[in-house]
Amino acid sequence: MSIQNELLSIIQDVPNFPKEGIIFKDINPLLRNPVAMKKVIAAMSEFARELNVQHIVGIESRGFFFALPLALEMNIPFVAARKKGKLPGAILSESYSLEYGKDSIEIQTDALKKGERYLIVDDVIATGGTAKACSKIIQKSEAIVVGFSFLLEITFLQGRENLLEGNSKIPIQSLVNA
Ligand SMILES: O=P(O)(O)OC[C@H]1O[C@H](OP(=O)(O)OP(=O)(O)O)[C@H](O)[C@@H]1O
Ligand SMILES: Nc1ncnc2[nH]cnc12
Repeated sequence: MSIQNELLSIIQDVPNFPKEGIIFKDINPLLRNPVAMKKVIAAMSEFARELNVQHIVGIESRGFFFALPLALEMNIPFVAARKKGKLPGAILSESYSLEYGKDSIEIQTDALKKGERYLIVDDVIATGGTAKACSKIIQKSEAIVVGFSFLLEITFLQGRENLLEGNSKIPIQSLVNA
């Protein structure tokens, strides 16, 4: 079975969560499956190695499940992009809208090194708002966003197109389209 089909069989659709009309993609069955998780991290690290990535940025909270094992697998630093008000010290911040609300994302300024190569990792790209806000923060500090890696892309929401506005040549990996 292809990794795409294997992941499609593991990730569950939950209708009307967290709001009426949303089909929520539940990745918890994948997190409970170490064999499939290792395949996911291997596929992400293949993509990251091709891009000569130097730092992995994980987006709170579900992005952390993939970004930290990926950073450890590659032996490079993990950088946490956290929701508003969670990080101490000097931070850079951006707000954004999502399928079911509004939020802000923040990164500590000392994690962002001018001219170094960053990969943004998350579980899901829906509208692309979260990942785009994260890329804006990184670019503000003159670090380089060299790619985006997602477990799952909700294609009808056109997050890829949103992300590519202003970032047109940045490669985007998604292991499953749903
Ligand atoms: O492409 P977008 O429309 O921005 O949506 C994708 C984001 O939404 C989810 O996070 P959520 O804010 O639900 O938080 P969580 O990871 O803490 O569950 C998901 O983990 C992505 O970060
Ligand atoms: N439909 C969805 N399922 C899971 N995570 C999401 N993040 C944004 N939209 C989502």
